[in-house]
Amino acid sequence: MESVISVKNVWLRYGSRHDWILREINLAVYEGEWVTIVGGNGSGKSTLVRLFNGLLKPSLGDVTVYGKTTSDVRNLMTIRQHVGMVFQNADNQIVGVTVQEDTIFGLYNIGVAQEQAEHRCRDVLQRLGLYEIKDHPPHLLSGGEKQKLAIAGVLAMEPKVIVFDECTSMLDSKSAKEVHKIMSDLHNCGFTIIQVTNEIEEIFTADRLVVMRKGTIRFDGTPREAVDNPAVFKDSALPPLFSVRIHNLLYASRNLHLPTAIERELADPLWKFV
Ligand SMILES: Nc1ncnc2c1ncn2[C@@H]1O[C@H](COP(=O)(O)OP(=O)(O)OP(=O)(O)O)[C@@H](O)[C@H]1O
Repeated sequence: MESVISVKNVWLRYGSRHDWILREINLAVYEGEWVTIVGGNGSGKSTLVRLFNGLLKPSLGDVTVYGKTTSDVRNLMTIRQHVGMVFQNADNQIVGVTVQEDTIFGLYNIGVAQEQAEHRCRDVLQRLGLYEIKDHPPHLLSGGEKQKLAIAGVLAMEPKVIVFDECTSMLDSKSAKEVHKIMSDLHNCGFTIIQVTNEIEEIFTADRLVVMRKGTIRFDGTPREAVDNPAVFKDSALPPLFSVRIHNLLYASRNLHLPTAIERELADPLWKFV
């Protein structure tokens, strides 16, 4: 199968620093996959995903998107149309004075004609439930609505891959769930989803989990394989799954004498906690 994004032997250091931030990274992302990237603070997750649309270039190695290298500036416009990015702080992505203007901005920038741009804009605003507030100024929106607006701007560009870099981390839990549901819906519609998160409970919607540590990929497999192997998350600075924490608590308090069946249920890291 042809990969959508291919990262080959990539090393990266920032100009101002001498240490390697990414070391010998090899990764292929395939059409329609949902890949979730986790890892401790400073492990290189955001740096890695910024390679995927050429925001950053590798110091060594190569990154290709649909076969085109990000190191050739002539490819960047096409690559950035294929790979959209949604960041943690939606405020940094908002440029328009109304919801509609903000969504349509990128389309005018790449020369889409007015009628087509308005049509695409209406479609994505309706899809994300923002059409009713299309004339509102973005600064009056809630955090969740702002993040949806950032997604609208990306979706209007009709990308094939969408990277969500910790985009739920500044939201309350209700808005975070709504944004996560949007990711699921987009994945079900065939988009390739790449998500960076520090929310360990969010990993189970992914097809693949990549765990980073100190600029390297420590694990690349299914979420189930990861939670079955406690060593995967060791030193990752991620909090253990809520279900694992409960289990550990119960294990430490054996005098509770809870029925074995419940204890066995809680021992399963895939225990569905809502
Ligand atoms: N523009 C930059 N210039 C110099 N160093 C940087 C720059 N951006 C990030 N770094 C450094 O690179 C390392 C990796 O940062 P990165 O943001 O990729 O990690 P992360 O895993 O996404 O962390 P977090 O979970 O805290 O967001 C950190 O030590 C960080 O300080």
